[in-house]
Amino acid sequence: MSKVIDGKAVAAAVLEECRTEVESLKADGITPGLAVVLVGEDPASQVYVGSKVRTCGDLGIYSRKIELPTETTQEELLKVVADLNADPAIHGILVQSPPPKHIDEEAVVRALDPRKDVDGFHPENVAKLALEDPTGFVPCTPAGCMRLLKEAGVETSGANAVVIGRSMIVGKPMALLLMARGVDATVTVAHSRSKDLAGICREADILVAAVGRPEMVKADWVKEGAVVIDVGINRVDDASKKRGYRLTGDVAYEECAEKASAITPVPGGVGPMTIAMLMKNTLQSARQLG
Ligand SMILES: Nc1nc(=O)c2c([nH]1)NC[C@@H]1CN(c3ccc(C(=O)N[C@@H](CCC(=O)O)C(=O)O)cc3)C=[N+]21
Repeated sequence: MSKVIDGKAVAAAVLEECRTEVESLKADGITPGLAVVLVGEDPASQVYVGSKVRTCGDLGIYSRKIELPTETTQEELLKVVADLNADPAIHGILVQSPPPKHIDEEAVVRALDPRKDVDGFHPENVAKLALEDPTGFVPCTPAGCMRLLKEAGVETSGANAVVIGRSMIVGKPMALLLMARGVDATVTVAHSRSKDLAGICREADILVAAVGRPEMVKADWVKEGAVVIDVGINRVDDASKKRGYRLTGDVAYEECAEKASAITPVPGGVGPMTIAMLMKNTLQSARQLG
């Protein structure tokens, strides 16, 4: 029987730390500010952006929500980014992903002032993560996963960690964090082309699933006693739910929970941590920029 890692509770604790830091920044004359830019009308994005702005409000962080129509041009979006880069009230800038198809997301990320890139997606921050330079911003979702491992008391040193997925947002930074000095896991990054994916996963003491395929990880992929971190947030049709869908992770939760020593649920696992770590990064930026 496994222990459920309560992401909501850990996120609440992180937000309490943030509350203290907001007070301390304000005592130093700094009001931290976050700008969230949403292009288009993706309903899931609207939910996430709403909860980011709400969390800022709860903590006393100034927030600015910038909603732009789907037809916004690349040039117009770059102008918005340039204005936020120059705005001293704004310490963190987040451009919600994914933007509409005609937007070159990589160019937008490169246009961000790296010192305000609280997502940690700018090449300068990617490099700082690889260099283990703490002045960079660690992407929020993998940072949240690391905090969950810590709070659950998971021994990472010498552990076999397997990350399924190699995205720039989760898989790749997660692998870097797990192999960092002081964390010291032995890391394998697997993906859709990996030979014998199930066999690779069965070697994992720590298994991180970040593929975006609902319930892909089955019980026979999980070693007895492994720790399972489920990064997936998939909407699957469910007529019995009033919203018409339910949220499920990349892990078949019930059957994997039987074998894992600890496991994160979806919802209530990694998702709330992503927002909490975004707040942390915004405060780090406010502290660094002053
Ligand atoms: N530039 C950028 N930065 C992001 O950080 C970013 C993004 N774009 N695009 C989309 C993804 C997704 N994301 C989530 C944040 C919180 C929950 C979350 O709180 N989930 C709740 C449930 C929410 C619900 O009910 O839908 C949970 O898992 O318990 C989920 C997903 C941030 N993202």
